[in-house]
Amino acid sequence: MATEVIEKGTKTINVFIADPLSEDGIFPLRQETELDLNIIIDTGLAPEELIAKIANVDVLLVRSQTTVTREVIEAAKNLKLIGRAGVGVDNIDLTAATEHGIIVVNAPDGNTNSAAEHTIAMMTSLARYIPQAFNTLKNGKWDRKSYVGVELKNKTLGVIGMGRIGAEVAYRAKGQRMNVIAYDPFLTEERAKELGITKGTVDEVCAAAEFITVHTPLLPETRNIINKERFAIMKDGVRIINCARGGIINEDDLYDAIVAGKVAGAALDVFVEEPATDHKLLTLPQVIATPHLGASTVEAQESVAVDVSNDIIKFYKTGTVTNPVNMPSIPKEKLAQVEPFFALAEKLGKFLIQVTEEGIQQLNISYAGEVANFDVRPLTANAIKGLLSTNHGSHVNDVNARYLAERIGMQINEHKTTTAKGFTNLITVEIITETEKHTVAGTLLNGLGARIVKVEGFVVDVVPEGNLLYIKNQDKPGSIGRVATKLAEKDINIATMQVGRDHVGGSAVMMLAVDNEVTTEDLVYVAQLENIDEVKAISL
Ligand SMILES: NC(=O)c1ccc[n+]([C@@H]2O[C@H](COP(=O)([O-])OP(=O)(O)OC[C@H]3O[C@@H](n4cnc5c(N)ncnc54)[C@H](O)[C@@H]3O)[C@@H](O)[C@H]2O)c1
Ligand SMILES: O=C(O)CC[C@@H](O)C(=O)O
Repeated sequence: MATEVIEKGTKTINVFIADPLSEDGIFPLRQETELDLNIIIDTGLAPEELIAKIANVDVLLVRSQTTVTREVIEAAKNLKLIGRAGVGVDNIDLTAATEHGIIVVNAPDGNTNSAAEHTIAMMTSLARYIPQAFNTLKNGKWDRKSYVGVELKNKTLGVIGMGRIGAEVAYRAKGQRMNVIAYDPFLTEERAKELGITKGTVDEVCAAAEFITVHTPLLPETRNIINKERFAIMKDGVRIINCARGGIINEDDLYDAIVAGKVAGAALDVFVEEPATDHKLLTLPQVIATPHLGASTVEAQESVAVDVSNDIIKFYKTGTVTNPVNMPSIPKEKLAQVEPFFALAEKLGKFLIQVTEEGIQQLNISYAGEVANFDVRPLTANAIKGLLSTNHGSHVNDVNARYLAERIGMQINEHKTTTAKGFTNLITVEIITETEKHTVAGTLLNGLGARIVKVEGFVVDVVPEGNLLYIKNQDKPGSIGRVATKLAEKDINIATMQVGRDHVGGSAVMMLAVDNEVTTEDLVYVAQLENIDEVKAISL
């Protein structure tokens, strides 16, 4: 994972809370005694103020007000984790976080109910003109004629995005005796049936509904999904609700559709630009709005803050999190299956990067035997960590390993097979550069730890630790002795030596574990020997 587990008393962890969070929700952080947490609450900061205060922060906690830009991330030199107390992470530069190996966690479940209830409240208010009528009454007018509403019963609600909130809204709409038609790329006929709704395309949803509500994240595919063309196919007098994200519905097109009388009204909790106090949609009497209150209930705020607080603690105590946004989420039991192989995978990568001077174009990792039954993504990440260690050092971790590799154009292929050629488990890592191909394989021996068991196809048995010398030579008499003599002349003591060859008199390899670090000068000295093709020093 992205950090070392912190022992009590060894490090103060600075947790910076930049948006108002429920005090009850951060109780797990307040009462934590095994970690030295320094909780700093400083909300409502302008971007430059946040940047000025973030240099020593380890954990940044936000809701939706604070925008965590690349500049913020790059100013936070110690940052390990960003916690989002809520669902949407569109206020966090995920690419920058991933690139810097910072894990982002959210709280996806805590505000589902709150947002669903708010959506239903907005739909009902819209249908019955409750905000407008209340406003008139507050201004001393008893106006019953202007606010004749419509009923929800027997109307069709169109839902775009049938995730957690969409499904809860559909369930409640059924309770209002509405018909529900929904579009979601992941909605199956079976799930639609289970929810008692109809599945349709976006256009079918738009054409069928009297009320339309959106519940997708804001993504390139969902931005402006409700636009001029879609308004055109809707029923006259349709009512629109957006309690998800500004921008899913095109605001200019919505304005025009209301002014043209096509849309009878809209209920908006979210806007493209927030705060939206001076928005042209708010000038229309048909529009009712709330200032991004979907998640603003005592219960939801406590719940999301508890969830992210617990994830921070879990991260520092176990190195794992429950709700990661920018790395694969692997249950603890599954992670435990592959954890013993982490160091081996990393060392195989580290071995190969020291064998070549060329850029790696392709990485092929094969998992054989028992390990092939596990989720091997963290192992591939560890092998990449090893491969990138010479260029990125400790900057590369589980969060950014794959990202950094792909950014430099490395193609990554994973292969699994249950037959491990005599080993219980075998991990084979192959790299392909412009002109070279190198392979190393390793295993975990029961009770004996990790071993490198094959190098470039030659069988060896090497403990992957310390200083190694990898020598390619011709299988000719005297080669081994000459190498040993030359190393002795340089005062380099050989701890162990393994040799392998393809056939008698053919190509051979020597793998030597030596007690001292080997300099470039020493390598040149050995490489000059007769029948020696290549000498590499490898430090593991
Ligand atoms: N107003 C608020 O305060 C508030 C509170 C909570 C959540 N939200 C927002 O509500 C939205 C939904 O949250 P959720 O918890 O239900 O998320 P979710 O991830 O459970 O559901 C989102 C759904 O959108 C679907 N989707 C993705 N692309 C789509 C597309 N092109 N067309 C149709 N559907 C698509 C996904 O398949 C998924 O089922 C998010 O944008 C979240 O940020 C707002
Ligand atoms: O922080 C909030 O109140 C809004 C949260 C909401 O928009 C979300 O996406 O979870």
